Amino acid sequence: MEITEHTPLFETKKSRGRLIYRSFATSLFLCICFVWIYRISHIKDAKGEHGKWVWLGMFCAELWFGFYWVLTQAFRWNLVFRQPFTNRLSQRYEKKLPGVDIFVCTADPDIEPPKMVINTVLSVMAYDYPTENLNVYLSDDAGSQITFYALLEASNFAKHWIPFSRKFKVEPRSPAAYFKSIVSSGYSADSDQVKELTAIKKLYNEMERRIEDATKFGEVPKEARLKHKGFSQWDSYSSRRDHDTILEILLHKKDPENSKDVDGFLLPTLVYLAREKRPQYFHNFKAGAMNSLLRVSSNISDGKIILNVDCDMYSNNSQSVRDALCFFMDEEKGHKIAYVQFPQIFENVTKNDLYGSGLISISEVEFPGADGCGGPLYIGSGCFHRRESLCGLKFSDQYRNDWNIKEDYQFKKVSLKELEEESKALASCTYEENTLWGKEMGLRYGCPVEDVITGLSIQCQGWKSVYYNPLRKAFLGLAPTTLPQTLVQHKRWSEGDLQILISKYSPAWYGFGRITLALQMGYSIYCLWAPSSFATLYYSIIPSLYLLKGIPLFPKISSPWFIPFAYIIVGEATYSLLEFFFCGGTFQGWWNELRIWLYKRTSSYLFACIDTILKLFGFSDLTFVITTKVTEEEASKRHEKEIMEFGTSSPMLTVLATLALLNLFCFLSVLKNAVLREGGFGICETMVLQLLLCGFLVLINLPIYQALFLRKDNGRLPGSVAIKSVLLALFVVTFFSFA
Ligand SMILES: O=c1ccn([C@@H]2O[C@H](COP(=O)(O)OP(=O)(O)O[C@H]3O[C@H](CO)[C@@H](O)[C@H](O)[C@H]3O)[C@@H](O)[C@H]2O)c(=O)[nH]1
Ligand SMILES: [Mn+2]
Repeated sequence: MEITEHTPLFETKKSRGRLIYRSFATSLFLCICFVWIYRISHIKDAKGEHGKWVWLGMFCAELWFGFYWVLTQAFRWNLVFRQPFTNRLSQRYEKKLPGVDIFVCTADPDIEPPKMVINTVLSVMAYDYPTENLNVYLSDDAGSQITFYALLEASNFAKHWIPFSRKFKVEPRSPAAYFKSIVSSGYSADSDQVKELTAIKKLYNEMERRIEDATKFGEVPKEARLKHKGFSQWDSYSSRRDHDTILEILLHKKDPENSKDVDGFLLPTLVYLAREKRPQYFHNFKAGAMNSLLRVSSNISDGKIILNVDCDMYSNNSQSVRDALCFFMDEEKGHKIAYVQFPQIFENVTKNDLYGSGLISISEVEFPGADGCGGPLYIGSGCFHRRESLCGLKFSDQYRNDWNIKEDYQFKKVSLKELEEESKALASCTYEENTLWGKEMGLRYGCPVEDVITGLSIQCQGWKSVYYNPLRKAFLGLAPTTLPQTLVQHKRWSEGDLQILISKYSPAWYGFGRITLALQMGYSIYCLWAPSSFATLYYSIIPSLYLLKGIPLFPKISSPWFIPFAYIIVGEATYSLLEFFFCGGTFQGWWNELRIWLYKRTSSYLFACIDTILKLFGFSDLTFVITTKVTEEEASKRHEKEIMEFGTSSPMLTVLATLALLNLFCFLSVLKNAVLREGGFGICETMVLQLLLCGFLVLINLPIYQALFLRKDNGRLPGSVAIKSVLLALFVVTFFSFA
């Protein structure tokens, strides 16, 4: 190996204030121990046979919370922040930059509109990167002609858009987002640019119109269909779940006439792929799509670096490819890095983030923390991979970067047509039979969070990963905008993560000795999301019911045991509020986050647990509910006003409403007793913590009471949920009062 004296291509900084944080965490841990001691030592005081069980339940819940809190410390102990130096990269490697293959995934033209999809495609085609090294693939799991048509339109528009964005250094490079941003920023510039801007905007609007019309009528214009040979591939198409591989290379250097922009420069390669689907073959959702893309792209462009984005996550920063390469190409550390994950930022999150979909404490705190102990999780969209590690190569100390293109590949002399035919075979249903695809190669199958389990197995093979959160956000996507959608998404995630825990790749045992203990603990934070529903449910039901009965479950205000409880409550609340502010959140946002924390645990996670158990016994199949990326107008107005959207009836919402009402009934009846009975307020001395807990639960559930009884709009909770939950809550409360 030659000795290089290069300055590094990236640096890593540690966060400040870690000593303060660590002392605080230690003090909090001491108090947690005191709470445990209190429970064990007071179990004998619990009244009656029942009382002992309830007390034991409290102990278990607190044991869980404490244990879980310890796990969360793994990702808060040692935060690191990365800084790449793209200048150095271009100085040293501008002429030797590796090929980058970008995969965009879409799966349903109804909830992922083709117009949005092609904006994402255009944004990644327009990266500030040598176009001959840039290859973009769109995987369409719906095999939709409209999406294909939209991509065809985009390939033509790119001939104008890419030179335009290069010339004026446009940001962001998604046309729709760019046009929107200049409207809001009151754009003014030299007249040259204004003229060209007007022209390109007109072109865009016309294209958008054609795509929207095609989408609306569900049909591609006849002229377009006759003009392009690609459409004939739909002749044998029978349904979304039953068709041949459809593959079309729309732009490629082998067809230079058609693949140059208006300035005469080569455009990035652009490929449309709808892998073969047959009802009798399971298609493994996004993981299956990604693996087909991996094979097809290896035959067409064989980029050494892979980027995957979801169809809603357009590139917001034209430098991201170069940023990512600084990590991979660093002479000293680069060869150890398998993937570089960027945060997933959501454009449609409102100021106070009603559904906590910004996930800001994950992206601002936990992931830098993960990076400090071996590398972040792979969470799908916005991740750059080294092709070799994604395809199963194990890390070894001898491994070195080699960005040269394989010789046999370079001299491949097939026609474009032959290249298409060859590649189609790689996307067939049977290709993976008796291979290691989905097991040790490519994305791993059998788990609804294919990305996390894949990242874990890559890390277990000795690779490192990097988390990079640039100031100008790299990718912007769409978060769910209603409560039911949010809950369903979190059910998929928590269920997937729980399945990882019990899978072959469990961070608990498979990870042992392969990744650091801190990383094992960190993975467990997410893998244990689902099971934490039980402790939360217990804590949000039992203390309130016992409050109703007048039986204390916590120490009195005058008891010294009260202190650790108070310290934990005040300390944790203050800390989480500060952390939230540090991440750029608001006070109201923190309160909303608390609410969604509770809702996820008492509904999504509960159902995820139930489903996982059912799956274990073979009663339920693997599913993937795709998140809608369109919102109807009324609902979207309410979203902007931050009014919680319920709208449908579902078992999850019934559970939430029942819990909310149960606490309301308990709280009201205790209040009534306090007012009516003499010395009723004594309860404040003996049961203050229970009263506070119940009061907190009532306060945080205000949007549910409104949605049940006060609202008239379509976003309220349907009457059927209201009836069911009132009856259920009344039943529990009455039954309990007399039991
Ligand atoms: O059969 C399928 C199902 C989904 N997708 C695509 O997968 C992506 C993610 O789907 P989405 O419904 O948006 O899920 P999210 O929960 O928003 O996605 C997050 O979580 C997923 C794992 O659950 C990751 O794969 C994503 O990258 C990550 O953004 C979308 O582009 C879909 O088009 C497919 O290609 N084929
Ligand atoms: Mn999504």
